[in-house]
Amino acid sequence: MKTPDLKECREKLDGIDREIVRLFEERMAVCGQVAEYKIETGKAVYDGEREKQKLAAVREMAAGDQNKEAVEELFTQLMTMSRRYQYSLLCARKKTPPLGFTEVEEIRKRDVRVVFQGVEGAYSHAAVRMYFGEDADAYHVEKFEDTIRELERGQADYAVLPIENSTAGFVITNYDLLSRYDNYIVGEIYVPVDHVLLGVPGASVSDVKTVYSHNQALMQCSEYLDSHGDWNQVSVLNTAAAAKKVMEEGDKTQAAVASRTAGELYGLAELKTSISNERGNTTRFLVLSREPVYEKKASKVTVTFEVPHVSGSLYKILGNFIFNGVNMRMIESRPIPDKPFEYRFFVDIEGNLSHAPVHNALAGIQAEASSMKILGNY
Ligand SMILES: O=C(O)C(=O)C[C@]1(C(=O)O)C=C[C@@H](O)C=C1
Repeated sequence: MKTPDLKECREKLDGIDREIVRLFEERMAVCGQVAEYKIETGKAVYDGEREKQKLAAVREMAAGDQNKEAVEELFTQLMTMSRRYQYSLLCARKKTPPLGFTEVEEIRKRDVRVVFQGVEGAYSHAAVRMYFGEDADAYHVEKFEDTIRELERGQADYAVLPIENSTAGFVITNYDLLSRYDNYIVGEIYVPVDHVLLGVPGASVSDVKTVYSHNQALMQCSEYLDSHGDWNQVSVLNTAAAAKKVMEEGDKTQAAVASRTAGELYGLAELKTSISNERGNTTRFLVLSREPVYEKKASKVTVTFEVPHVSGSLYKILGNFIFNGVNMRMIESRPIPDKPFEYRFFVDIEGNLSHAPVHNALAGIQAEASSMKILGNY
Protein backbone atom coordinates (compact mmCIF):
# COMPACT_ATOMS: atom_id res chain seq x y z
CA MET A 1 0.00 0.00 0.00
CA LYS A 2 1.23 3.45 -0.85
CA THR A 3 2.24 5.49 2.23
CA PRO A 4 -0.54 8.03 2.81
CA ASP A 5 0.37 11.67 2.44
CA LEU A 6 0.37 13.37 5.88
CA LYS A 7 -0.39 16.81 4.49
CA GLU A 8 -3.38 15.45 2.59
CA CYS A 9 -4.65 13.56 5.67
CA ARG A 10 -4.36 16.68 7.78
CA GLU A 11 -6.27 18.74 5.27
CA LYS A 12 -9.05 16.14 5.34
CA LEU A 13 -9.04 16.21 9.16
CA ASP A 14 -9.21 20.01 9.14
CA GLY A 15 -12.34 19.83 6.98
CA ILE A 16 -13.97 17.18 9.21
CA ASP A 17 -13.10 19.11 12.36
CA ARG A 18 -14.63 22.29 10.96
CA GLU A 19 -17.84 20.28 10.48
CA ILE A 20 -17.61 18.89 14.04
CA VAL A 21 -17.20 22.39 15.50
CA ARG A 22 -20.14 23.67 13.44
CA LEU A 23 -22.30 20.76 14.61
CA PHE A 24 -21.10 21.18 18.20
CA GLU A 25 -22.16 24.84 18.18
CA GLU A 26 -25.48 23.91 16.61
CA ARG A 27 -26.00 21.30 19.34
CA MET A 28 -25.12 23.78 22.11
CA ALA A 29 -27.56 26.32 20.69
CA VAL A 30 -30.35 23.73 20.92
CA CYS A 31 -29.23 22.96 24.49
CA GLY A 32 -29.70 26.68 25.17
CA GLN A 33 -33.33 26.33 24.04
CA VAL A 34 -33.71 23.26 26.29
CA ALA A 35 -32.41 25.41 29.16
CA GLU A 36 -35.06 28.08 28.38
CA TYR A 37 -37.72 25.34 28.56
CA LYS A 38 -36.30 24.15 31.87
CA ILE A 39 -36.20 27.69 33.30
CA GLU A 40 -39.88 28.16 32.34
CA THR A 41 -41.07 24.78 33.61
CA GLY A 42 -38.71 24.27 36.56
CA LYS A 43 -37.59 20.88 35.17
CA ALA A 44 -34.14 19.75 36.39
CA VAL A 45 -31.22 20.14 34.00
CA TYR A 46 -29.93 16.63 34.64
CA ASP A 47 -32.03 13.84 33.16
CA GLY A 48 -30.23 10.57 33.84
CA GLU A 49 -32.75 8.42 31.94
CA ARG A 50 -32.45 10.53 28.78
CA GLU A 51 -28.64 10.36 28.99
CA LYS A 52 -28.73 6.57 29.35
CA GLN A 53 -30.98 6.26 26.27
CA LYS A 54 -28.78 8.65 24.30
CA LEU A 55 -25.58 6.69 25.11
CA ALA A 56 -27.22 3.40 24.14
CA ALA A 57 -28.48 4.94 20.88
CA VAL A 58 -25.10 6.36 19.80
CA ARG A 59 -23.35 3.08 20.71
CA GLU A 60 -25.80 1.31 18.43
CA MET A 61 -24.96 3.70 15.56
CA ALA A 62 -21.18 3.08 15.78
CA ALA A 63 -19.41 0.11 14.21
CA GLY A 64 -17.00 -2.07 16.19
CA ASP A 65 -16.28 -2.22 19.93
CA GLN A 66 -13.56 0.40 19.86
CA ASN A 67 -15.77 2.98 18.16
CA LYS A 68 -18.76 2.12 20.38
CA GLU A 69 -16.61 2.85 23.48
CA ALA A 70 -15.19 6.02 21.96
CA VAL A 71 -18.58 7.35 20.89
CA GLU A 72 -20.00 6.68 24.34
CA GLU A 73 -17.12 8.62 25.92
CA LEU A 74 -17.55 11.46 23.43
CA PHE A 75 -21.28 11.82 24.09
CA THR A 76 -20.78 11.58 27.84
CA GLN A 77 -18.53 14.62 27.49
CA LEU A 78 -20.90 16.41 25.13
CA MET A 79 -23.80 16.04 27.55
CA THR A 80 -21.60 17.12 30.48
CA MET A 81 -20.73 20.29 28.56
CA SER A 82 -24.38 20.76 27.68
CA ARG A 83 -25.36 20.58 31.36
CA ARG A 84 -22.59 22.98 32.30
CA TYR A 85 -23.86 25.47 29.72
CA GLN A 86 -27.44 25.05 30.92
CA TYR A 87 -26.43 25.62 34.57
CA SER A 88 -24.63 28.81 33.56
CA LEU A 89 -27.82 30.07 31.86
CA LEU A 90 -29.89 29.16 34.94
CA CYS A 91 -27.34 30.88 37.16
CA ALA A 92 -27.41 34.08 35.09
CA ARG A 93 -31.21 34.14 35.50
CA LYS A 94 -30.89 33.31 39.24
CA LYS A 95 -32.84 30.08 38.71
CA THR A 96 -30.27 27.65 40.08
CA PRO A 97 -31.44 25.52 42.99
CA PRO A 98 -30.67 27.37 46.24
CA LEU A 99 -27.67 25.97 48.07
CA GLY A 100 -29.16 26.78 51.47
CA PHE A 101 -26.42 29.14 52.73
CA THR A 102 -26.62 32.79 53.79
CA GLU A 103 -23.82 35.28 53.20
CA VAL A 104 -22.77 37.39 56.20
CA GLU A 105 -20.32 40.26 56.41
CA GLU A 106 -18.38 38.57 59.23
CA ILE A 107 -18.81 35.69 61.66
CA ARG A 108 -19.69 36.97 65.15
CA LYS A 109 -16.75 36.36 67.46
CA ARG A 110 -17.71 38.41 70.56
CA ASP A 111 -20.17 37.29 73.26
CA VAL A 112 -20.16 33.72 72.03
CA ARG A 113 -19.51 30.38 73.76
CA VAL A 114 -17.00 28.03 72.20
CA VAL A 115 -16.49 24.34 72.91
CA PHE A 116 -13.34 22.36 72.20
CA GLN A 117 -12.14 18.83 72.87
CA GLY A 118 -9.36 18.22 75.38
CA VAL A 119 -8.21 20.26 78.34
CA GLU A 120 -7.31 23.88 79.06
CA GLY A 121 -4.01 24.76 77.45
CA ALA A 122 -4.21 22.03 74.80
CA TYR A 123 -3.52 22.97 71.18
CA SER A 124 -7.31 23.02 70.54
CA HIS A 125 -7.56 25.68 73.22
CA ALA A 126 -4.78 27.63 71.51
CA ALA A 127 -6.84 27.44 68.29
CA VAL A 128 -9.89 28.84 70.10
CA ARG A 129 -7.85 31.73 71.49
CA MET A 130 -6.29 32.49 68.10
CA TYR A 131 -9.69 32.69 66.40
CA PHE A 132 -11.95 34.15 69.10
CA GLY A 133 -9.39 36.14 71.12
CA GLU A 134 -7.49 35.50 74.36
CA ASP A 135 -10.55 36.18 76.52
CA ALA A 136 -12.84 33.83 74.58
CA ASP A 137 -15.60 32.18 76.61
CA ALA A 138 -14.42 28.62 75.98
CA TYR A 139 -15.06 25.29 77.69
CA HIS A 140 -13.92 21.76 76.99
CA VAL A 141 -15.42 18.31 76.63
CA GLU A 142 -13.88 14.86 76.52
CA LYS A 143 -14.58 13.61 73.01
CA PHE A 144 -14.71 15.14 69.53
CA GLU A 145 -18.31 14.02 69.10
CA ASP A 146 -19.25 15.78 72.37
CA THR A 147 -18.30 19.13 70.80
CA ILE A 148 -20.79 18.54 67.98
CA ARG A 149 -23.50 17.49 70.45
CA GLU A 150 -22.93 20.64 72.48
CA LEU A 151 -23.51 22.65 69.30
CA GLU A 152 -26.68 20.75 68.47
CA ARG A 153 -28.05 21.23 71.98
CA GLY A 154 -27.42 24.96 71.74
CA GLN A 155 -24.94 24.87 74.66
CA ALA A 156 -22.23 26.39 72.46
CA ASP A 157 -22.33 28.76 69.49
CA TYR A 158 -19.20 27.30 67.91
CA ALA A 159 -17.10 24.15 68.14
CA VAL A 160 -13.41 23.91 67.29
CA LEU A 161 -12.11 20.59 65.93
CA PRO A 162 -8.69 19.53 64.59
CA ILE A 163 -8.94 18.23 61.01
CA GLU A 164 -5.40 17.91 59.67
CA ASN A 165 -1.79 17.87 60.80
CA SER A 166 1.02 18.77 58.43
CA THR A 167 2.98 15.62 59.30
CA ALA A 168 0.39 13.13 60.62
CA GLY A 169 -2.30 13.88 57.97
CA PHE A 170 -6.08 14.02 58.37
CA VAL A 171 -8.05 13.45 61.57
CA ILE A 172 -10.30 11.43 59.36
CA THR A 173 -12.91 10.51 61.97
CA ASN A 174 -13.74 14.20 62.30
CA TYR A 175 -14.71 14.23 58.62
CA ASP A 176 -17.18 11.44 59.41
CA LEU A 177 -18.68 13.59 62.17
CA LEU A 178 -19.09 16.49 59.75
CA SER A 179 -21.06 14.36 57.31
CA ARG A 180 -23.25 12.87 60.06
CA TYR A 181 -24.34 16.05 61.85
CA ASP A 182 -25.98 19.21 60.56
CA ASN A 183 -23.17 21.59 61.42
CA TYR A 184 -21.23 23.79 59.05
CA ILE A 185 -17.63 24.92 58.75
CA VAL A 186 -17.42 28.70 59.10
CA GLY A 187 -13.70 29.17 59.68
CA GLU A 188 -10.29 27.52 59.94
CA ILE A 189 -7.18 28.16 62.01
CA TYR A 190 -3.61 26.99 61.47
CA VAL A 191 -1.90 26.41 64.82
CA PRO A 192 1.87 25.84 64.84
CA VAL A 193 2.65 22.80 67.01
CA ASP A 194 5.48 24.61 68.71
CA HIS A 195 6.49 22.87 71.94
CA VAL A 196 8.31 24.88 74.60
CA LEU A 197 9.97 23.90 77.87
CA LEU A 198 7.99 25.33 80.81
CA GLY A 199 9.13 25.67 84.41
CA VAL A 200 8.07 27.47 87.57
CA PRO A 201 8.83 31.22 87.53
CA GLY A 202 12.41 31.85 88.60
CA ALA A 203 13.64 28.42 87.48
CA SER A 204 16.25 27.95 84.75
CA VAL A 205 17.20 25.07 82.47
CA SER A 206 20.07 24.12 84.81
CA ASP A 207 17.58 23.47 87.66
CA VAL A 208 15.60 20.88 85.68
CA LYS A 209 15.77 17.20 86.65
CA THR A 210 12.38 15.81 85.53
CA VAL A 211 10.36 16.63 82.40
CA TYR A 212 6.65 15.79 82.05
CA SER A 213 4.60 15.65 78.88
CA HIS A 214 2.46 13.52 76.62
CA ASN A 215 4.47 10.67 75.16
CA GLN A 216 4.04 12.03 71.61
CA ALA A 217 5.34 15.46 72.60
CA LEU A 218 8.35 13.92 74.38
CA MET A 219 9.13 12.03 71.17
CA GLN A 220 8.63 15.13 69.03
CA CYS A 221 11.26 16.92 71.18
CA SER A 222 13.63 13.95 71.55
CA GLU A 223 16.65 15.74 70.06
CA TYR A 224 16.56 18.57 72.60
CA LEU A 225 15.58 16.35 75.57
CA ASP A 226 18.22 13.73 74.78
CA SER A 227 20.87 16.46 74.73
CA HIS A 228 20.12 16.63 78.49
CA GLY A 229 20.79 12.94 79.11
CA ASP A 230 20.45 13.26 82.91
CA TRP A 231 16.81 14.44 82.75
CA ASN A 232 14.12 12.01 83.76
CA GLN A 233 11.37 11.97 81.10
CA VAL A 234 7.89 11.14 82.48
CA SER A 235 4.88 10.60 80.25
CA VAL A 236 1.49 11.95 81.42
CA LEU A 237 -2.04 12.13 79.92
CA ASN A 238 -1.53 15.27 77.83
CA THR A 239 0.72 18.30 77.48
CA ALA A 240 -1.63 20.61 79.40
CA ALA A 241 -1.84 18.15 82.32
CA ALA A 242 1.98 18.25 82.47
CA ALA A 243 1.97 22.06 82.70
CA LYS A 244 -0.73 21.95 85.39
CA LYS A 245 1.27 19.45 87.45
CA VAL A 246 4.44 21.59 87.31
CA MET A 247 2.46 24.68 88.34
CA GLU A 248 0.73 22.87 91.23
CA GLU A 249 3.88 21.30 92.64
CA GLY A 250 5.92 24.54 92.37
CA ASP A 251 9.21 22.62 92.21
CA LYS A 252 12.10 24.22 90.28
CA THR A 253 13.46 20.81 89.29
CA GLN A 254 10.31 19.97 87.35
CA ALA A 255 9.53 21.11 83.81
CA ALA A 256 6.82 20.43 81.23
CA VAL A 257 6.85 20.18 77.45
CA ALA A 258 3.69 21.90 76.24
CA SER A 259 2.36 24.80 74.19
CA ARG A 260 3.07 28.46 74.92
CA THR A 261 -0.68 28.82 75.57
CA ALA A 262 -0.46 26.22 78.34
CA GLY A 263 2.43 28.18 79.85
CA GLU A 264 0.41 31.40 79.82
CA LEU A 265 -2.68 29.72 81.27
CA TYR A 266 -0.79 28.09 84.16
CA GLY A 267 1.53 31.04 84.86
CA LEU A 268 4.72 29.15 83.99
CA ALA A 269 7.98 30.54 82.64
CA GLU A 270 9.27 29.62 79.20
CA LEU A 271 12.68 28.09 79.94
CA LYS A 272 13.40 27.22 76.32
CA THR A 273 11.45 28.10 73.16
CA SER A 274 10.75 25.92 70.11
CA ILE A 275 12.24 22.60 71.15
CA SER A 276 10.48 20.34 68.58
CA ASN A 277 12.77 18.26 66.33
CA GLU A 278 10.77 19.33 63.32
CA ARG A 279 10.02 22.97 62.58
CA GLY A 280 6.86 24.00 60.75
CA ASN A 281 4.67 21.24 62.21
CA THR A 282 1.15 22.72 62.04
CA THR A 283 -2.36 21.54 62.86
CA ARG A 284 -5.39 22.88 61.01
CA PHE A 285 -8.56 23.33 63.05
CA LEU A 286 -12.11 23.92 61.82
CA VAL A 287 -14.64 26.27 63.40
CA LEU A 288 -18.16 24.81 63.26
CA SER A 289 -21.54 26.48 63.62
CA ARG A 290 -25.15 25.30 63.57
CA GLU A 291 -25.98 28.03 61.06
CA PRO A 292 -25.30 27.54 57.32
CA VAL A 293 -23.59 30.91 56.86
CA TYR A 294 -20.43 32.05 55.10
CA GLU A 295 -18.37 35.21 55.24
CA LYS A 296 -18.27 37.50 52.22
CA LYS A 297 -14.49 36.99 52.04
CA ALA A 298 -14.73 33.16 52.31
CA SER A 299 -12.43 31.49 49.79
CA LYS A 300 -12.64 27.74 50.34
CA VAL A 301 -15.61 25.36 50.06
CA THR A 302 -15.71 21.87 51.52
CA VAL A 303 -18.22 19.50 50.00
CA THR A 304 -18.98 15.82 50.55
CA PHE A 305 -20.77 13.52 48.12
CA GLU A 306 -21.52 9.90 47.34
CA VAL A 307 -21.41 8.64 43.79
CA PRO A 308 -23.14 5.62 42.24
CA HIS A 309 -20.96 2.51 42.30
CA VAL A 310 -20.35 2.46 38.53
CA SER A 311 -17.32 3.07 36.38
CA GLY A 312 -16.62 6.73 35.60
CA SER A 313 -19.05 8.25 38.11
CA LEU A 314 -16.35 10.09 40.11
CA TYR A 315 -14.83 11.31 36.85
CA LYS A 316 -18.19 12.75 35.78
CA ILE A 317 -18.76 14.47 39.14
CA LEU A 318 -15.29 16.01 39.13
CA GLY A 319 -16.01 17.22 35.59
CA ASN A 320 -18.28 19.80 37.23
CA PHE A 321 -15.21 21.47 38.72
CA ILE A 322 -13.06 21.12 35.62
CA PHE A 323 -15.59 22.55 33.15
CA ASN A 324 -16.37 25.48 35.45
CA GLY A 325 -12.69 26.29 35.94
CA VAL A 326 -12.90 25.63 39.69
CA ASN A 327 -9.62 24.67 41.36
CA MET A 328 -9.68 21.60 43.57
CA ARG A 329 -7.36 21.68 46.60
CA MET A 330 -7.94 18.33 48.27
CA ILE A 331 -9.82 15.06 47.84
CA GLU A 332 -10.23 12.33 50.46
CA SER A 333 -12.41 9.24 50.47
CA ARG A 334 -14.00 7.44 53.41
CA PRO A 335 -15.90 4.15 53.48
CA ILE A 336 -19.68 4.51 53.90
CA PRO A 337 -20.55 2.59 57.09
CA ASP A 338 -23.71 0.81 55.86
CA LYS A 339 -22.52 0.24 52.27
CA PRO A 340 -19.49 -2.09 52.24
CA PHE A 341 -16.77 -0.99 49.81
CA GLU A 342 -18.61 2.12 48.73
CA TYR A 343 -17.06 5.48 49.44
CA ARG A 344 -17.96 9.03 50.34
CA PHE A 345 -15.71 11.77 49.01
CA PHE A 346 -14.63 14.97 50.70
CA VAL A 347 -13.37 17.75 48.45
CA ASP A 348 -12.00 21.23 49.11
CA ILE A 349 -12.30 23.73 46.28
CA GLU A 350 -11.25 27.34 45.98
CA GLY A 351 -13.97 29.99 45.79
CA ASN A 352 -17.08 31.47 47.30
CA LEU A 353 -20.69 30.24 47.11
CA SER A 354 -21.74 33.54 45.55
CA HIS A 355 -19.37 33.03 42.56
CA ALA A 356 -21.18 31.71 39.48
CA PRO A 357 -18.60 29.01 38.57
CA VAL A 358 -18.68 27.58 42.11
CA HIS A 359 -22.47 27.75 42.20
CA ASN A 360 -22.70 26.03 38.78
CA ALA A 361 -20.32 23.26 39.77
CA LEU A 362 -22.13 22.57 43.06
CA ALA A 363 -25.59 22.75 41.47
CA GLY A 364 -24.37 20.20 38.93
CA ILE A 365 -23.04 17.85 41.60
CA GLN A 366 -26.21 18.25 43.63
CA ALA A 367 -28.19 16.98 40.64
CA GLU A 368 -25.84 14.23 39.57
CA ALA A 369 -24.43 12.69 42.78
CA SER A 370 -26.39 10.12 44.82
CA SER A 371 -26.10 12.60 47.69
CA MET A 372 -24.24 15.83 48.35
CA LYS A 373 -23.75 18.16 51.31
CA ILE A 374 -21.89 21.44 51.33
CA LEU A 375 -20.00 21.34 54.62
CA GLY A 376 -19.12 25.02 54.55
CA ASN A 377 -17.55 28.02 52.86
CA TYR A 378 -14.85 29.74 54.88
O1 LIG B 1 -32.59 16.50 26.84
C1 LIG B 1 -32.37 17.25 27.80
O2 LIG B 1 -33.18 17.39 28.75
C2 LIG B 1 -31.13 18.03 27.86
O3 LIG B 1 -30.99 18.84 28.74
C3 LIG B 1 -30.07 17.75 26.85
C4 LIG B 1 -29.02 16.79 27.36
C5 LIG B 1 -28.04 16.59 26.15
O4 LIG B 1 -27.07 17.33 26.07
O5 LIG B 1 -28.33 15.73 25.33
C6 LIG B 1 -28.31 17.40 28.50
C7 LIG B 1 -28.66 17.12 29.81
C8 LIG B 1 -29.60 16.08 30.20
O6 LIG B 1 -29.15 15.37 31.30
C9 LIG B 1 -29.94 15.22 29.08
C10 LIG B 1 -29.61 15.51 27.78
